[in-house]
Amino acid sequence: MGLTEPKVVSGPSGYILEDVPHLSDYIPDLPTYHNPLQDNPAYSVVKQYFVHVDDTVPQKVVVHKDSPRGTHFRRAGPRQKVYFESDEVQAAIVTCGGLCPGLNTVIRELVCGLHHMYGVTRVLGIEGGYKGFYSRNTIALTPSSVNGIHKRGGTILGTSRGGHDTNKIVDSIQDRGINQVYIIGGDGTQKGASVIFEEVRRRGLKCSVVGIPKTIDNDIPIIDKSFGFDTAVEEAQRAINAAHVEAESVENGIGVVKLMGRDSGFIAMYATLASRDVDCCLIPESPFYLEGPGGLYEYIEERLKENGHMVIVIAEGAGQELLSASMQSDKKKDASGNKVLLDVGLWISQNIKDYFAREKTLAITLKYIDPTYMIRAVPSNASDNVYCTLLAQSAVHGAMAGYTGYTSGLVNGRQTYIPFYRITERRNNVVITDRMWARLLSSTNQPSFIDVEVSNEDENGKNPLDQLADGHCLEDTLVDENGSISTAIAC
Ligand SMILES: Nc1ncnc2c1ncn2[C@@H]1O[C@H](COP(=O)(O)OP(=O)(O)OP(=O)(O)O)[C@@H](O)[C@H]1O
Ligand SMILES: O=P(O)(O)OC[C@H]1O[C@](O)(CO)[C@@H](O)[C@@H]1O
Ligand SMILES: [Mg+2]
Repeated sequence: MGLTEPKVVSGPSGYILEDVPHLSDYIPDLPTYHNPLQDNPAYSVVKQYFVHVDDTVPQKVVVHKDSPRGTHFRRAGPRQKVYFESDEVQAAIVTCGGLCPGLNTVIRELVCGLHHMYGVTRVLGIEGGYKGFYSRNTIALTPSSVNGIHKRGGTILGTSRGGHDTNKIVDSIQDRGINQVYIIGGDGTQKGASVIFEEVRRRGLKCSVVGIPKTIDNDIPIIDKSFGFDTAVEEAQRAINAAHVEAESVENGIGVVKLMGRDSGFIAMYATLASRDVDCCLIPESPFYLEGPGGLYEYIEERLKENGHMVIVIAEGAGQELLSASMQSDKKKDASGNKVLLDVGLWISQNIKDYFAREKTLAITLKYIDPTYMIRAVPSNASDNVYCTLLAQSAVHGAMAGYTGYTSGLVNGRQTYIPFYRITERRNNVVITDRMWARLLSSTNQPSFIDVEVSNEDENGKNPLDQLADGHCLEDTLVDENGSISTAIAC
């Protein structure tokens, strides 16, 4: 059996539905059941509570009068008919990859959603990420055991990188009789979920494989934003405030703050836009240089002469090419195959200090703040908690309705089911030729560094200005006119 073919349905005026797989695609004659929510007083009174079979959500909301209707995703939510009886369900939940605010909230809401909405009592927590399926114990999760966990950072299940052995994982799913598996994690995790789904399907198992996107880097495409992102941006404000206070309290003070963002600079960009105290934001997508006209040193000097202090925010993945050139280091990888980054915060701080010591143009005082792990280890804020609840409930409705091989995600403010291949095909990046980055440049007044570096290619031989030519990000540009981060921030 080959890989699952994308289920693409087209309609009039260029309408396209990129649908998700269903258990009935490969298991014939599956029985259906009355949705128990129809008897639940909380839901049965709500008119049109059940999602219409034809409800879909457009990927692109900014259109021209003659443009085709474009790609749509299946709208998430409860269906009239379900493919599982309550006492038949054996669900499992696993968290993989790095931490992110809201992981415990999603776990809690999956357990409570299954229990309270569908009467499902058997939910297993897989400990320690993917490898936990075959090397660790499981824990029984109940509404009472998960009751207060949303107030805690981290994940009560533990997490890990690496250790994705598809056969062993699916053997474990089969041996334990798991028929709904909820996999919470970032881009790597969703790729892992996709291969688990393919193997489950190849074996003909009645098991829904559901991904829930998690990443504070916000590097998962299609979705408006990842849960925990708002919390991380909010937490980053504390570090930026501290850097600003330190910098403005001394003569020629410079505060440097390093934030997470391996390949995507969204946290740094939004933290900068939110703060208004930042004079320069450096992200992986926008190469910069230090020396000479239009370079960082020149800008710092100008800013200090003008203001007497400045704050620099740098994403951990920024300037890595400059560091590796100066440090001649080996390119190390973590257990999942992600490149291990050199500490750009320390490096840039030292370089700025050395420059001013050498040039003697100004006597500076520089303070470096590295809140890296603090912004992701905190519990989720109120809006992320609500977001996590909707994501988890949508995931449960989809699995109960027999859908599988999908990531549950917010698209243009609506909960949807997105096929894995759309989630895993590329990474979401800040588009430096887009309006959001222009807004940032005009708020900080920093140099764009583009003119001189226009010919710089990254390690994949790509030029940052080619982002638009790739077409991906243009298609996904969904930021509204107010720049609200509660709406689409894909590019
Ligand atoms: N291509 C892949 N195929 C199968 N499994 C994968 C793949 N890429 C990553 N994984 C598995 O997914 C899990 C998480 O991956 P990774 O460490 O890259 O974190 P992530 O999910 O991308 O989250 P984040 O980057 O936000 O921390 C790991 O257990 C890893 O082995
Ligand atoms: O040190 P760890 O746990 O590998 O995580 C670091 C990485 O995880 C992330 O937070 C993504 O989850 C990146 O921003 C960061 O590079
Ligand atoms: Mg990742």
